[in-house]
Amino acid sequence: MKIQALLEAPCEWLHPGEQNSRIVLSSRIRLARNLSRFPFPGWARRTEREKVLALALPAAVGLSAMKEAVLSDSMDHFTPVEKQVLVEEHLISREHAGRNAGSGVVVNRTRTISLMINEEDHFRIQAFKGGLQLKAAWRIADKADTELDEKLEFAFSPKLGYLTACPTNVGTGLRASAMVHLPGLVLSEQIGQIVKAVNRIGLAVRGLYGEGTEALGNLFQISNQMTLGESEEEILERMHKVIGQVVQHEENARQKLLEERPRLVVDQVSRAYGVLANAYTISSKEALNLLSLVRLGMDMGLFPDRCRTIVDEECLIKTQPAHLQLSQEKKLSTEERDALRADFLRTQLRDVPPPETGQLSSPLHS
Ligand SMILES: Nc1ncnc2c1ncn2[C@@H]1O[C@H](COP(=O)(O)OP(=O)(O)OP(=O)(O)O)[C@@H](O)[C@H]1O
Repeated sequence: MKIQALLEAPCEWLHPGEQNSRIVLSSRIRLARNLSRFPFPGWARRTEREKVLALALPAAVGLSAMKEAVLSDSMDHFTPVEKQVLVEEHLISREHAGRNAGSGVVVNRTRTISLMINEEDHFRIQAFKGGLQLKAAWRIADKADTELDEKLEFAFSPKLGYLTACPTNVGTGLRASAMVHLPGLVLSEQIGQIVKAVNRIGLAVRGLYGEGTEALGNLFQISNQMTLGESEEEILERMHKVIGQVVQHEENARQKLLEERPRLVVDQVSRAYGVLANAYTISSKEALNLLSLVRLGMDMGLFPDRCRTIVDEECLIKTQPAHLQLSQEKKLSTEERDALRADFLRTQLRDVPPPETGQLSSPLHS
């Protein structure tokens, strides 16, 4: 099965352990591009969308970054569960999962680049890197964009820049985003202020699966809103600076929690570990929220560092509903999924010893 081949290959941006990827899990650059002389996907008839797909798929597969393309297909060739797996892998948007004939997706083996064809625009080029590496992700997307531009004619206005279906993307068509893990700011109830401050300077804060989704597992996606009036370099510089500041606030919040409320931290992490290691049924929402606390405990040295792989690579994505169903090769009811998830987590957590709270013990009575 195609999706199985994709999942068997290692996902480059999910590499755990690097200091740089503890708070910032991943960086993503997406470019919106359209072909001139074809209507935008939302206006196009099915035959027009199919024509665009017929041009776009081979062009995308021919990119140098796609030397090892593992997935390149029309959306109607995927089952609903497979499409949902692609959403859970962050490779396509939820909207794209709802599309069928006339839309497509192309992904490379290491999942550093994925192209959605006929999503809101003809092309959504997405590049991913682990940690805070917006510039490195930009280089991947920029190269793909240049190569496509040599083969196809993009809709471009010398005055406005790239033309896109939604006016908010006109200009560079670039959205830079970082997925950040902010349990310290959530536990210390400062997250609301941070979100407001980030919004005030024109950046969006979205949930785990992008626009219109919840911030499960204390994971947030911070991205630029403006695509007009700023160059690509300026957008990246500004984003890098702001994400750096958010990371600093998260580190300060964690430090403050450890100094002032160590018992709260140890309690939350230990309870999370206790439930994950012993539950017999658990929802994906509860699992993500508890895994976030165990991840926080790892950053604070309460678990051996080698266990990080278990949380980041095994548990965070593989416990999501579609991944569980794909592993069983059948549709499962909510009850069956919750039971399977709990069994999977108990097995994984056998390799994670209980939190080592000794180093926090001095002020523990506080
Ligand atoms: N930093 C990131 N790391 C991993 N995945 C990300 C990151 N940022 C966004 N994504 C994923 O990209 C997909 C699309 O996100 P989103 O809905 O924010 O759309 P967009 O293409 O950036 O913007 P829009 O359609 O609103 O113009 C989602 O699957 C989301 O999880």
